[in-house]
Amino acid sequence: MQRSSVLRTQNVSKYFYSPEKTQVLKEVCLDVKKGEFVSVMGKSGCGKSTLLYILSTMDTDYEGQLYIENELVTGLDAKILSRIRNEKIGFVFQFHYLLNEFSALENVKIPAMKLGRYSPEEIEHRAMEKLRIFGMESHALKKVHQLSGGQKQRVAIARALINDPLIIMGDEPTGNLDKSNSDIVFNIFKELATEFHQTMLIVTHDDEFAKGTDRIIEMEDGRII
Ligand SMILES: Nc1ncnc2c1ncn2[C@@H]1O[C@H](COP(=O)(O)OP(=O)(O)OP(=O)(O)O)[C@@H](O)[C@H]1O
Repeated sequence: MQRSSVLRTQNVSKYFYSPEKTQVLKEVCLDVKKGEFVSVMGKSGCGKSTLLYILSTMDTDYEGQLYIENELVTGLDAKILSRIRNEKIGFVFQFHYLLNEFSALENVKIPAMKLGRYSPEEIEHRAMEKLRIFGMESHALKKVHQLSGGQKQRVAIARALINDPLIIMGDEPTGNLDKSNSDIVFNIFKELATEFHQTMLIVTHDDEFAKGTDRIIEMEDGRII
């Protein structure tokens, strides 16, 4: 059976003016299908993060079209895009961006509170459930600064999953971790793919990580090769 499209671009190009006009993305066409675990690789400066910002609807200044579930999102206004992001996209970055003065549990709850779809009891239940999946239940009430690097990243992944997003996007989620924590985080992504059929698009420099994904998108000088 043909799997449906989750995220698709048509001829996406991006220019920076700094100060001369430079094209950093060149007619990028990609299509991520439901349940696919895709990695994006390429040398430093080839345009991976720039592409990710566009795919995640955070950067709207580009040429070409972006479709989410076959709906054109290019050109939609900022408020609608913000709602789409909150509902459909979970993010995991190299740096965890957790709020240090809050507990692990409180951090995981934040995107669900912003979304306003669930009751406070449901949010609490969902957050604890996500933390439990990643073996973080017993650390739920610890403040972020009391957690190790690998634990913080697990909390960040739990936070990305709280609203059951259509797609998880990651920008080098293992980039800051040592080998053993990298392996733990990779295994979490792998489990999300195999057990939960979570659609994921992850930018990585890590060959081992990329080899474990369903498909590697290789970029060079602003193009997919
Ligand atoms: N705000 C900006 N203004 C001007 N040029 C930029 C800007 N942001 C990125 N660039 C340039 O665009 C190109 C692509 O950058 P990008 O960050 O997407 O690369 P990358 O593949 O993610 O690199 P890395 O692997 O090092 O993170 C680079 O040449 C970079 O210098």
